[in-house]
Amino acid sequence: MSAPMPTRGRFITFEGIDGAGKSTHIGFVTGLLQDAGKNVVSTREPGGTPLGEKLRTLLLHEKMDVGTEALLAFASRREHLAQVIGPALGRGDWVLSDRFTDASFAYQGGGRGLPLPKLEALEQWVHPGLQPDLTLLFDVPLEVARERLDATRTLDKFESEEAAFFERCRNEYLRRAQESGGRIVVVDSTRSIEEVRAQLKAALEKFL
Ligand SMILES: Nc1ncnc2c1ncn2[C@@H]1O[C@H](COP(=O)(O)OP(=O)(O)OP(=O)(O)O)[C@@H](O)[C@H]1O
Ligand SMILES: Cc1cn([C@H]2C[C@H](O)[C@@H](COP(=O)(O)O)O2)c(=O)[nH]c1=O
Repeated sequence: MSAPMPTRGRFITFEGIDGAGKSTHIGFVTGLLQDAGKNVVSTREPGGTPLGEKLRTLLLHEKMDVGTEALLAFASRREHLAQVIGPALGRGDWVLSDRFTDASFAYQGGGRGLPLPKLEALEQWVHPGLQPDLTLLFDVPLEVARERLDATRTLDKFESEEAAFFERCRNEYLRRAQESGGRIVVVDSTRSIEEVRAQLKAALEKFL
């Protein structure tokens, strides 16, 4: 008799404009899930594979046409799904990804104005039938994100964009959250780290 198939793992993504605070909380969520006995794979986009990390360097540092930007983001995603996300979910692991396709809609769609049907076509091609089980959207006003970024790092191509760009990205994230049927949970990331953790715990409760 063959061994029983593992049940598919869960796929949780972290989103928000640059500086919103999502990366700070991935370790906390990893700990919550591990304490509940889950095997966690933590990864990021663009990136997550050796090829994806090369594409990330291009995306974050080279000027390019918005269509090229979208295609590179989805190329990195395709490799990520083939090499990391798909196999991990197949083993029954829980995958936490710092950004996924919602970021393409927010940045290339909202921020840069690429028509959304083009992104929907890429989404259909690259991951038909797969959506995150839960997306945690870290939401803050632009000024808060900017202050947090300025305090911590040298800015890359996206982080150097003007305020109006981030306003459009944020609005597109919030629009998608409203239309997501509960998949995207908006986290008020202006609150203290302890208060943000409490919101994350509440969002994860039904999965544990
Ligand atoms: N709730 C919070 N209160 C105060 N500071 C915070 C909070 N969350 C994160 N920070 C701080 O804000 C800065 C940016 O956080 P973080 O790197 O997690 O943002 P991010 O959303 O992942 O940004 P990026 O997408 O550009 O990587 C860090 O210095 C972090 O310590
Ligand atoms: C997946 C994805 C990302 N981006 C942008 C968004 C951010 O500015 C960077 C990634 O930086 P982070 O510090 O790791 O958050 O890339 C994008 O424009 N399109 C995408 O699909």
